[in-house]
Amino acid sequence: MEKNGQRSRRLVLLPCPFQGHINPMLQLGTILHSKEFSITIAHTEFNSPNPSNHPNFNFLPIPDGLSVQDISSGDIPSLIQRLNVNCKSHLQECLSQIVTGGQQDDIACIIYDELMFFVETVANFLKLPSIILRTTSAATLIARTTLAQLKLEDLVSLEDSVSQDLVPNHHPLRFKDLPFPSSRKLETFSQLVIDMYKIKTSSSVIIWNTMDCLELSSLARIQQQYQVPNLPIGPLHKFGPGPPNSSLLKEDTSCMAWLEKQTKNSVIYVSLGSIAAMDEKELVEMAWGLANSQQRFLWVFRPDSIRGSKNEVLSQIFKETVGERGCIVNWAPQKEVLAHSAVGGFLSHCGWNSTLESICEGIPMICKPCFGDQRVNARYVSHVWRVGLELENELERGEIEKAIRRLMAGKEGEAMRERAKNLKEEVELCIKECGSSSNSLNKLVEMIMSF
Ligand SMILES: O=c1ccn([C@@H]2O[C@H](COP(=O)(O)OP(=O)(O)O[C@H]3O[C@H](CO)[C@@H](O)[C@H](O)[C@H]3O)[C@@H](O)[C@H]2O)c(=O)[nH]1
Repeated sequence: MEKNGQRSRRLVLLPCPFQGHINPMLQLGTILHSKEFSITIAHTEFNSPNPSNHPNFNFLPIPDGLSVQDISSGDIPSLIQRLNVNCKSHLQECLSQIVTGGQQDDIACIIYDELMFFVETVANFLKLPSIILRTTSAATLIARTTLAQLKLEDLVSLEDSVSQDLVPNHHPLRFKDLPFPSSRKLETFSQLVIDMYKIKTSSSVIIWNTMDCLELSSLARIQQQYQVPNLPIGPLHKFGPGPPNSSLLKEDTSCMAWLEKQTKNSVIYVSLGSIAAMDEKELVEMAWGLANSQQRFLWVFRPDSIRGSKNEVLSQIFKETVGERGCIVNWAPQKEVLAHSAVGGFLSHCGWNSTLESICEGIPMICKPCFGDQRVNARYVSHVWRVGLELENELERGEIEKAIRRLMAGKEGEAMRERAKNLKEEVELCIKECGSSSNSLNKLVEMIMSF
């Protein structure tokens, strides 16, 4: 690609193949494309985004060698370890051809998701600069390394994942807020953390999808340990020319027409992201909670989000009790939903993208963390930023209903909504010209130009 007689510089971006990781990486690609870089998305065959939704990007498919069993195991830490082994030689081969073939624009650098750490070795081999994108909160890095260290010293076990005791020196985290993995394999998790968060990295920069106004002290604590700059340039989806549609599932936009008929702040939006699932007991309590709260709701119900028989349970509970008061879809245009004036609350699993998207729209939350970093995020939402409340006994009848009423109808909810509105304004300042994220983005572009 030529621009003003000059060859534009190409960036190769390699996301981790899960929705919550693909979204921020493609958002980053969109921002950097608007800064005149050419973008190539190197992607595994598993969960590849649809290239036709991204006409501005080139796509480079990377064989991943995953078996059907790997994909259906639900053991995400093991699957990620496998990707890091399987993809290395394939990526090296594909990029070598580009680097030595000279048929494309220069590759300025490779930007990779923190979980795809094999890329650093490939970049070193090809003598290409590399940059890491971290897609979780900064507090999560601290909590993950703490949990991995406790595990190495044999000071923590899975039983602690329900303990209310405070973790020493990690206010306000309790042991139950530490990012225990869903696979319950703490050894695999600890190894992954060690591989992912090496203090000595040859990558030149670490990009964060977070911002100073939320996480200044965690970011400062992290920067003390790392030699390379840590640049918080979040929230990525609010920068540049608008986020691309990188959904792996088809969005059901009929819910937008339903929202149009609802009054301001009257709807609670319910979604557990792209991975978390509920068992039948959890499903029953969620359904009764929504039915009995008398609140209007929009519920995202992914086809694979229930372990057990969903349809019977749901139709039994919702028959005649809900009617027009609820709308259920397989997958929603979440950012649009959260930006709609009818939405007044978000019952969320607290994945980092969902948490940021809610904060950016000033929507207070009910936190129902399921695994990993969601536990940390939930604690920060409820006890640091105080823009939400956490479900503690959601399997008891009445608990979800009570939480919905507290958030949507009570004085407490009003105070959280006010704080959420203020936080939204602080985030807006971060991305304005001369705001902290904006400045970090400029620094990033300068650094890439200097490679
Ligand atoms: O109906 C839906 C539901 C979700 N989304 C989008 O899907 C993404 C979901 O991301 P996130 O909220 O982070 O949840 P997960 O999909 O669970 O993300 C994984 O990756 C995140 C980033 O590392 C972690 O914080 C999570 O714990 C991990 O499960 C968000 O951008 C949502 O806007 C939709 O577009 N439509």
